[in-house]
Amino acid sequence: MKTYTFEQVQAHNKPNDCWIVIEGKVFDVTNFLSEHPGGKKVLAKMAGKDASKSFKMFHNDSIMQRVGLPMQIGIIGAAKDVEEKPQKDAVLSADLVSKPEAAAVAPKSLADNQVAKFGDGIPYGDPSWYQEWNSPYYNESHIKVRNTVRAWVEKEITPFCHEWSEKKEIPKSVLKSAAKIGFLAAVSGAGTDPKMAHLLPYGLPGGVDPAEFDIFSEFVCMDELARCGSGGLIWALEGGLSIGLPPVINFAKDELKNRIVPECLAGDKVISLCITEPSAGSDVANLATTAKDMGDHFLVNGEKKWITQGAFADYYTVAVRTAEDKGMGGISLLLIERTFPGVNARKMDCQGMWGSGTSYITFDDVRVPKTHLIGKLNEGFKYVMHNFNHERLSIVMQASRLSRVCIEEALKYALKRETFGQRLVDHAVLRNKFGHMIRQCEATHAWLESILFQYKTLPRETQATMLAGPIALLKAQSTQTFEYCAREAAQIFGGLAYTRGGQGEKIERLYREVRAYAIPGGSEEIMLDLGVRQAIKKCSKL
Ligand code: HEM
Repeated sequence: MKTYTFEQVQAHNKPNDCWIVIEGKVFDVTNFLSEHPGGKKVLAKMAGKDASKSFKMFHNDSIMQRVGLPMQIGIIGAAKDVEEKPQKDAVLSADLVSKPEAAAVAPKSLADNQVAKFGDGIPYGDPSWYQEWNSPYYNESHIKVRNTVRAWVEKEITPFCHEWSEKKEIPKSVLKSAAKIGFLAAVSGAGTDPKMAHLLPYGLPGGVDPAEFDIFSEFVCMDELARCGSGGLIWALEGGLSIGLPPVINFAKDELKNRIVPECLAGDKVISLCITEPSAGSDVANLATTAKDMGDHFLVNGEKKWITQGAFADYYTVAVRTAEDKGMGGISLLLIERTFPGVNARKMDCQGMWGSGTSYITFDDVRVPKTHLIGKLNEGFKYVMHNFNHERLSIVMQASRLSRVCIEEALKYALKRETFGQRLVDHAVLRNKFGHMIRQCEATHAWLESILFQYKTLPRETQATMLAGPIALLKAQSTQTFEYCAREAAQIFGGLAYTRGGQGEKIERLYREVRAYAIPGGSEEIMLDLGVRQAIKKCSKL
């Protein structure tokens, strides 16, 4: 890129020839002046000057990525030429920010007290092991995964989340890019199962060997994606996949599995899980969709509601009633293809999670071949339960990072915004808000890591009984923390979090997306009750 001195930039100081400098980068904004959403004059006033401070004051990071960088024509050659001093909040200064390249010098082990800094350096804005804390859970392979996913999210996801969310549609190409970096495989349950390695079309993030890829690697992937601050985007990529595909992976016959799994992990096809019905939500055992045995096929009739990714899914993993007995006994799982006559999906209009394709699906006399039965007849309830812990952990991973996003965004803003002659962070009442957000977020994260370690190390058979209760309680903990953080961050941003887009973009959206975490996968009420009932069961054995 071309290098300019500051004096050269200063010569372009008129509305019909307008250059500005932001963080050492030179921009020609002449043709952008009349399009600038903040107004022509405000930008023209900065012609020929360093506008770093004012730019930071009015924009979020993604505007630079999406709108600013295409207008960049060069860089400033010598730092002494830059007129405006960096802000006093040095923690945000570009020089101090360790970017993904820092990972190249990352140490082999995270326990040897030389952990390299990573990220924007906002305290509590990233997990502690990114900021020089030692950790027993992570190693070099997790660093590789983290760096790959962060670079992808920063470049290809975050800058566009607002646009996609408003359109209520994520381009298909994003699914493909998620597949290509190995993200879809990582969060589908196939990534952590070395037996599935031969079905992964693009390997795993960072080129990590399947033998090394563990539940912490999956956590890092999910955590990094959630940093984009859009639940709708997350679910548009994995909301159906991470719950619809595991039954196929774990219980379907090879013929079905070998066809469906690679297609879904390649981002060529989409799969959804259809359990919830208009009258049966958390109450899975009472579902009413029927599959009548017709000899060589099943005849399926019924309705499913709030089906994530359902609007654009090609496959549905559907819980149906195959036997008369009420309750959990007569439930089976069928793989139903979108092309089967009688399948219909209608997009639902929801409070948040836009673009994730939440749908109402109807099955009217759908003929489903017997080859599409997943596992054994009438054992579907067991298969559904099999993935519940994993599903809830995935929700916790997301809610945990989304709480952190609220802290990161609010702290960045509070460091620059001044009221009554002081930065927001200099007001004790706002520091108190940060204190409460941080303590809940860090507690949730630490509990999650502790449970993930059990998930990784306990035998699979004991996991269900030992971890179901704690995971349920943790889910409620994480969503209440998320709700708290979204509210407090919105208060800190004030009007900016009341309008869509702009600096409060992530916070405004997250505030609307909280319910999508607090209700599905087991509502807070059911989770708290389950956790305590499981604990009491243990008391009765004493
Ligand atoms: C490369 C340079 C710039 C680009 C690409 C850019 C782009 C944008 C965009 C896309 C918006 C609307 C999004 C939003 O609501 O946040 C905006 C708003 C705004 N911009 Fe810029 N801008 C640039 C430079 C500047 C500079 C140097 C100033 C001030 C001197 C400025 C002042 C503003 C203001 C005051 C708003 C309205 C913010 C609000 O609604 O609260 N911009 N800009």
